[in-house]
Amino acid sequence: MTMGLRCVAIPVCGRNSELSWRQGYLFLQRTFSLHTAHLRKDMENFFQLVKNIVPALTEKKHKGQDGRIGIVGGCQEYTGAPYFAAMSALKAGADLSYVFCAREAAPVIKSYSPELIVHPVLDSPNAVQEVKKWLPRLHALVVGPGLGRDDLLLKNVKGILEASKARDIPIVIDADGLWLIAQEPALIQGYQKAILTPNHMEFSRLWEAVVSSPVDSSDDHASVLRLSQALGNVTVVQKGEHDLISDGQQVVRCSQEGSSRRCGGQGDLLSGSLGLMAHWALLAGLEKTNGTSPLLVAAWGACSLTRQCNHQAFQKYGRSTTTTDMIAEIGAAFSKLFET
Ligand SMILES: NC(=O)C1=CN([C@@H]2O[C@H](COP(=O)(O)OP(=O)(O)OC[C@H]3O[C@@H](n4cnc5c(N)ncnc54)[C@H](O)[C@@H]3O)[C@@H](O)[C@H]2O)[C@@H](O)CC1
Ligand SMILES: Nc1ncnc2c1ncn2[C@@H]1O[C@H](COP(=O)(O)OP(=O)(O)OP(=O)(O)O)[C@@H](O)[C@H]1O
Ligand SMILES: [Mg+2]
Repeated sequence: MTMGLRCVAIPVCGRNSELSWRQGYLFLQRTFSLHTAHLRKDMENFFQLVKNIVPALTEKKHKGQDGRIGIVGGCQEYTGAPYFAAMSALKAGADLSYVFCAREAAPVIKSYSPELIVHPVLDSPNAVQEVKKWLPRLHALVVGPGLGRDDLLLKNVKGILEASKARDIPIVIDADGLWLIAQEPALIQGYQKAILTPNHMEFSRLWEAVVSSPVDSSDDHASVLRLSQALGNVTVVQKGEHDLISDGQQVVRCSQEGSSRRCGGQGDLLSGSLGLMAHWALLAGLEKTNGTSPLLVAAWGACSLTRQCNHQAFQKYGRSTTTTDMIAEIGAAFSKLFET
């Protein structure tokens, strides 16, 4: 089983005893180097598992086979987030990226990029039917980037979630999609193809909604495990200094080097690329992931990709790094991490 941090027992040293101090020091040194070696082994293991799920680029395939990903989000206030998520899926290797957004957001999102297919349906009276028509074509949905919290949009998204679950489609839930889940956890309870990607604030909201006791901020591993279990073992990615990922059975940690730059939109890069990797991982199956949950492998892959993009962009632009700079790094970051 792969766990992140282990407990480290620190020996009590006798006062003024040089021998005890030296022994203690050596013990600590050995414990920490064992711990570091353990983490390094976990990292190597997960890199290999992600490589195993990445589909081969061959001349035998037709457009669409390597991934058709739908993003549900985009409203009057937020047009950047769904664009970032959809572009990130494409840049990570999806063949087609669709955005289902509110009418007003559509021309804006289209104007950012000719690569995206944009459906202005989310605030229409028959939004659920409109999106349902496209579901048979989609390999995964990312629900929430730039969705906003308008009641009509959230009501429509509820219907889209129900229809997607009925088709067994993998669903990444992020941003305002998590706001909806915090209002109504039953919407996703026990759905084994769901992945939730809360940031610090979103994690607290979800915790308050589904766990009655206060969050134990001294033990992040236990918290993410508990939240996943409380939601019926849906996969949870707790984003932060280290990303912690749990499927309710184990916790894995992604500590790929990023940077100290925290511009908005990085979470959208993560959720968009995760939609794609979730599809790849489920298609590859347990054999390719050596028995590890495919969604855990996908989440680890998307987290390390996001952090590597952040690292590379920061090398070039420092404090002025933005998510657009990170998206421009996806190709090189992906090759560096996962291409054999
Ligand atoms: N360019 C864009 O269009 C972007 C849009 N975004 C969208 O913006 C929407 C809102 O997401 P956010 O993550 O910004 O969420 P929030 O609007 O909840 O948070 C915004 C900021 O305010 C802080 N905050 C939130 N509640 C607070 C409180 N009660 N007290 C003090 N501080 C508080 C948060 O820590 C965060 O720094 C989502 O739809 C998201 O996808 C983001 O993805 C960023 C980029
Ligand atoms: N303190 C940190 N150190 C290093 N990386 C971090 C840190 N906090 C977050 N990250 C990384 O940034 C990425 C996005 O996480 P973040 O918490 O910024 O999401 P978010 O708030 O949802 O972003 P968005 O602005 O897109 O909504 C994750 O991949 C995470 O690993
Ligand atoms: Mg976010």
